[in-house]
Amino acid sequence: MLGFQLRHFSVSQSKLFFQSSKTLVFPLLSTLGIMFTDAKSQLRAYNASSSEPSKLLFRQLFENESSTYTYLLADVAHPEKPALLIDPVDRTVERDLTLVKELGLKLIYAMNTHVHADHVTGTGLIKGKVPGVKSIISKASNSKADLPVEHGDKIYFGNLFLEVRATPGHTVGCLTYVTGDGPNQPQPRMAFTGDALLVRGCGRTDFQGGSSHQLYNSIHSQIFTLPKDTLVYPAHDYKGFTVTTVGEEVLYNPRLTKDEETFKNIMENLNLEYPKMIDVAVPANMVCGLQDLMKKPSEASPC
Ligand SMILES: N[C@@H](CCC(=O)N[C@@H](CSS)C(=O)NCC(=O)O)C(=O)O
Repeated sequence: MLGFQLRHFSVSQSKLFFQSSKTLVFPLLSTLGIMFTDAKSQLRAYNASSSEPSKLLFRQLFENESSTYTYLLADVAHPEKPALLIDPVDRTVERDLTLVKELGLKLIYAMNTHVHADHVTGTGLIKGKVPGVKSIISKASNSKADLPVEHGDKIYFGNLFLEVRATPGHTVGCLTYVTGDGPNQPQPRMAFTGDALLVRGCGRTDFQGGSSHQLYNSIHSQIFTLPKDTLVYPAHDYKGFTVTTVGEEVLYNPRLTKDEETFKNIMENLNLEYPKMIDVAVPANMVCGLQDLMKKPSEASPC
């Protein structure tokens, strides 16, 4: 009965519903295991009210072999401490889930900025180990996920949210996730740029539908327009950096401070070797992890 009512709520109606009776509704919904039926409602499932206090817990985690950063974010002021992981790696899933457990968080999303070519995502493994976790990736990536998102979507975890920005160029479906703009959202803002913008660098553009024209424009229009103090957290670093700011990259990025023609020329002459794992990683990540590739299509989970 309640499920029937929820299916017929519009997004704005469901937000009102949560705002007016959240203290009753959250425990009741979890107890009943009510599932939200459309993706937009699911992205708002943990949204209570923007006037409620929020407190960001943030961790930057590193995976050595692929030099990948995974990010853990949670709203620890919310009674359920809803949390999400950005760009988890298969090899470090145990470490990440142990941390989630030790901190008393409720992991709700395992999300990727794009289909990675250098490592296998941890998303599929996480879904197998933590029931209820939903996977997120861009619709434009054409890969499997519970919640395919697109530019302009908002991903709520408690009273915090991430804004979805399309930043294609390294791959066709690359996204940057940016912390919300508004009351109770972290200041300065934080941008999780995946392989679009790296510290004093950027993602390569020579495979997976890459385009230096698109990457140049994505970074200038979607990242460099953020406030100068926005913290930039990339998916990789190969030089020992951990974080930068939009202001720093606008001034000092050796590739993006150039005009587009010079940028294209730089990108065409990077002469990087193909990632060692590309032939394994890309097909696996299209179905959110290696384990699903090994199953018959009829057994694979919607990841
Ligand atoms: N050597 C590594 C791959 C290194 C690499 O190509 N990194 C990518 C991001 S992962 S696809 C990249 O865009 N690098 C840009 C740069 O300027 O370094 C491996 O074999 O995995």
